[in-house]
Amino acid sequence: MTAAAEARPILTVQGLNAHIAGQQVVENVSFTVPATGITALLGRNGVGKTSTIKAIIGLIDRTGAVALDGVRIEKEPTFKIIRSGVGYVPEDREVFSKLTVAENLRLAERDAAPRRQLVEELFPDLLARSAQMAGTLSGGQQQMVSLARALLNTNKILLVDEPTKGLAPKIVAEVAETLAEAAKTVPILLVEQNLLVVRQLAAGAVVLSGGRVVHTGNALEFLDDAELTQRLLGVSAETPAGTHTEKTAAKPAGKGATL
Ligand SMILES: Nc1ncnc2c1ncn2[C@@H]1O[C@H](COP(=O)(O)OP(=O)(O)OP(=O)(O)O)[C@@H](O)[C@H]1O
Repeated sequence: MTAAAEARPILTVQGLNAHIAGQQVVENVSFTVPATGITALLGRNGVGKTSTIKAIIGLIDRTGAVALDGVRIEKEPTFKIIRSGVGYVPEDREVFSKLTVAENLRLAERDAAPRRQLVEELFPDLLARSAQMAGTLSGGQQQMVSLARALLNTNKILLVDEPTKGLAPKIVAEVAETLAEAAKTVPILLVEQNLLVVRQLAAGAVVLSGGRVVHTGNALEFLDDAELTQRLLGVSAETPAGTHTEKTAAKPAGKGATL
């Protein structure tokens, strides 16, 4: 890949607006997602993170421009956006509960040569549970099914919405580890409330408040700014011993911008 191709964002969102039930939930949102690594989409509860993801793929009506790898997609229906290489891992996992793990995965296969080997390597537990009904899996296992479905196909980007929500700490760590592995093969826009996970994974951060972008920049620099995280997220990010040596995120790349 040339330096120019590397520098080009894989996703560009420009002036995105969306309304739900008469309320503007996404307001003139603009940001870019680089073609490598994990970019975190952050903000307090109800600020419009999920709505932004849904607006990007057309699950809710929106105006504005969205470009995937330089190609405008905002006029396309959701199924075409997904087919063009946007993997979506929704907040509520949405597995087919009455189908087996294997059937859930088979239904998700879109490519002529789905990446079954990658999925088997990343999710050995799912392989062992291939005959189990997905509805009887634990929350963490269902999350793995949801991630595995998106990873079966070759995507240009994954949109992953709160993958660690409601999971026990050990399972949160497993999901984070899986996301780190997945990010070696595909860039990820990650909605995540667990700031330790963000610290571990994310290179860049986009912060929303009241449906608007209020900060963009390097994720670690943002998390290290206690005053800023307190103001924009209502919490100060914890910094456990060792985090800085364990992190897989990229090095800081320039100053962030806060509104
Ligand atoms: N179906 C809906 N009907 C009415 N209001 C909705 C609906 N879906 C979302 N909203 C509202 O839109 C706003 C943005 O919600 P959204 O789910 O995008 O926020 P979020 O940042 O993802 O929140 P959380 O972190 O709690 O998941 C909130 O005020 C929410 O109450």
